[in-house]
Amino acid sequence: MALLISGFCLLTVTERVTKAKHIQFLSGVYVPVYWLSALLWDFIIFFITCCLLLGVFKFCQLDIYITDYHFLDTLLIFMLYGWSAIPLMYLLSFLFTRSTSAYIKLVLFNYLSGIFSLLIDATIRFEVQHKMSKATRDFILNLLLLFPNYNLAKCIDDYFTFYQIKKWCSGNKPPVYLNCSKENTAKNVYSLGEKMIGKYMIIMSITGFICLFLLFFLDTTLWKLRTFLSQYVYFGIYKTFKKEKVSKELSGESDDEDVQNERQRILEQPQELPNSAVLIKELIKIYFKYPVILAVKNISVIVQKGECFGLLGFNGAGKTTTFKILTGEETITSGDVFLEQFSITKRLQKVKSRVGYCPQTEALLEYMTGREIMIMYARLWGIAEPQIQLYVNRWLNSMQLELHADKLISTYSGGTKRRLSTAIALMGNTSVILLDEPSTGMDPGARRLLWNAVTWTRERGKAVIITSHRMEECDAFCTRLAIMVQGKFVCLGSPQHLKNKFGNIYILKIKVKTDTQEDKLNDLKFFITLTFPGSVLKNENQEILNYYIPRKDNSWGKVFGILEEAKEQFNLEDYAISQITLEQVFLIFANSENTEEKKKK
Ligand SMILES: Nc1ncnc2c1ncn2[C@@H]1O[C@H](COP(=O)(O)OP(=O)(O)OP(=O)(O)O)[C@@H](O)[C@H]1O
Repeated sequence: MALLISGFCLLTVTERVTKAKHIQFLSGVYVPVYWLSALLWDFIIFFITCCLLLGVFKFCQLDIYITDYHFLDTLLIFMLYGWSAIPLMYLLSFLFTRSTSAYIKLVLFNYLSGIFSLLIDATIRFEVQHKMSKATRDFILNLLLLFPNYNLAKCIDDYFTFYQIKKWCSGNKPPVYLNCSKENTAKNVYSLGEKMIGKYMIIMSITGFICLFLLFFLDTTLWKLRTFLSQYVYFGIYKTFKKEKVSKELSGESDDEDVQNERQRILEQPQELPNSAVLIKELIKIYFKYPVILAVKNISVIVQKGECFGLLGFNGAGKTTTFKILTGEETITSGDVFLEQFSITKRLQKVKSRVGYCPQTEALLEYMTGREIMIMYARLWGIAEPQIQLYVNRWLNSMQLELHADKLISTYSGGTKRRLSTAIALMGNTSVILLDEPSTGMDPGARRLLWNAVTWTRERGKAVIITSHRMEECDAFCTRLAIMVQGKFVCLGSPQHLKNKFGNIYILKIKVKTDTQEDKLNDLKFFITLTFPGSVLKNENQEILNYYIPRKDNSWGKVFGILEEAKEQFNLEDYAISQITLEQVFLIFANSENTEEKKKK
């Protein structure tokens, strides 16, 4: 029983840790539906196993549990045990982050709690009965009722004893030490008296309800409780003791004009901005651990319908935390987020059902095939049954997953899993799509498919928010983007706007002919430095020189003209002048972040 019952924690741990459970909640699954459907399925498995066990009882001639319809009683005992123990396993599974260690530890828990509770029971009843007060004895015995394994063992034991006594008493020569009075043998085994099983069965029934209630509580009300604690208790204390840090780092003021304008626009307007899909208003997220981490430092932004918003930043900038808040996985410390005018702090369920989410790690159920999981999500999104095949095929096709559709997900490569996760995020009937580094591990072909799918989704009026470390990707399909540094937005605008704003330099690439003498090369370098004051030689390799040239006082025409003349003079094979790339804008902030870090140290 310990081996069987502990096995029911395996899926719940895996689905919670991989976030598959979270994605199911986002796809519209209600918390009670999730747990009750899991319980129903596990209960069916448990029922079948118990029927087999009854077969074993029969084979081993344990007739008391089988004959005269007693197998129904035995089955009822087993079922009540399943009703109490399976939800308890679900509840305990929250303590673990790995399914295998959860299984091993819960097997030990079930095994030992069964054995030791019986030993304690026997010791108290027979050995030390007279050495302790009745109140203490009752207290310990009542405490043992918390363990379903103890209740099961007691039911099985007392049931056997009751009918064995009945059997002996109805025989010709009952043993003299037995109390075979009518009063004793005519009792109902389900009554609440001593040596009867009624009490244990009632406790098992109640345990099941309590565990289910706690499960629903953990997945619903606990979030509200954590939000309350975070917003009013921890943050309140933090503000009292770190006034200066809060006013300096969490004020939301920005040196950047665009970031400041966006914030001002949001603060001045009513919450219900008509066309906005996502409205992030003065969002602060602090992880109250040791040391305290200010992950998101008062950011405000609006993402409109039909917009693809890129959230860029270095590792640890706070992008994933922002996504987790948008999907209701993490609580808000201060501020609010509105999805289609529904506040996440007040209407979490409404918000959740509007988000398609591709998390940073794969939230896939690996024991299913790609097609099966997509059919499952299509059903969860409420696609009509006759259209499901067509719908799923279309999304499989959009990410070119047809070849892998009928293979187990556990056999997929990293890039294929990523494609499947993205397809799942995009396929729902949502208004906001959050893609956390969707192209990680994808080959160039798959990346192009992703871009097409995202563009198509955006054009259908959905808002897409994407994080990526690939600048060319964001440049290609983000309508607007923000760069996040240490939890704050440092710039905001369309890719072109940012390149214009921060690109006060040209990139000049010069390739000299292979037979160019050293002296000639030095002359060229001297010429560039003299002609374009403030130019910087960024790097030089294999006859290629890379320069940053200030835009001030240097128009495109002027630079081209000078280089055309220099081509002959300095034996140049070729040259190219380009505008700064998004990646270089990003690196400007990387340098400023490093400088700030050094200053702090
Ligand atoms: N559960 C957590 N508990 C404590 N700190 C956390 C937790 N999750 C994230 N952090 C911290 O919050 C900060 C922001 O992390 P986050 O994962 O949001 O960054 P990111 O921008 O998504 O980084 P990456 O590009 O590496 O994914 C980091 O300093 C991180 O250490």
